[in-house]
Amino acid sequence: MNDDIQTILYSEQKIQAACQRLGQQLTQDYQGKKPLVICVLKGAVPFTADLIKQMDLYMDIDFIDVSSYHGGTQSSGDIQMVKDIDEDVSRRDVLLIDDIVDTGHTLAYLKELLKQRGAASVRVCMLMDKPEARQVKGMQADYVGFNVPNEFLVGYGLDYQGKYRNLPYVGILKPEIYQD
Ligand SMILES: O=P(O)(O)OC[C@H]1O[C@H](OP(=O)(O)OP(=O)(O)O)[C@H](O)[C@@H]1O
Ligand SMILES: Nc1nc2[nH]cnc2c(=O)[nH]1
Repeated sequence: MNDDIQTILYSEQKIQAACQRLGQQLTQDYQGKKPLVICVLKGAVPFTADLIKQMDLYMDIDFIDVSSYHGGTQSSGDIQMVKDIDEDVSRRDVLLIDDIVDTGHTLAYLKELLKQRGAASVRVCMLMDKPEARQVKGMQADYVGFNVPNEFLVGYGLDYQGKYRNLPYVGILKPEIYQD
């Protein structure tokens, strides 16, 4: 699997340092609150697991699965709910955790959903922000680990055709690996 990678952009060490920095900031910002942390499946699983260990807070954790990348490297822009959360978000301070904001369609859908359900506040923590790819204007995360180049990335949760999520780093695949 490692042989399929052309370039490592963010090493395991850099990612862990980002988790520590973001975790400290979130610990400060949510002091005295008990946020509802929502992990966006499946890509945000490694990031959420590492980040919450750096947050010295009481919290609830839930999971949501929405999908717009149907196997390839392009967002369809058509977001589908695959699995909803179990918790009631009304009057909760929600912290949404995802691995990447790219076109912004997924984030726009999730923010609107949580707002409609009456969350007291919604903040977003992303490991990566790909600003050059944005299609939904104004879609920004409140906490960002790395601003990334406009490339299709894999690893640390990010997949290509279901593979590479378990890499401990983020990188770019060799061109011959892509089938579309
Ligand atoms: O800003 P956008 O262009 O909407 O892209 C961002 C979304 O794409 C990926 O999820 P994906 O839909 O591929 O599902 P997955 O996490 O299960 O791989 C990623 O985890 C984000 O949720
Ligand atoms: N694997 C992967 N999924 C994404 N979803 C949105 N952007 C990306 C990306 O760069 N890589």
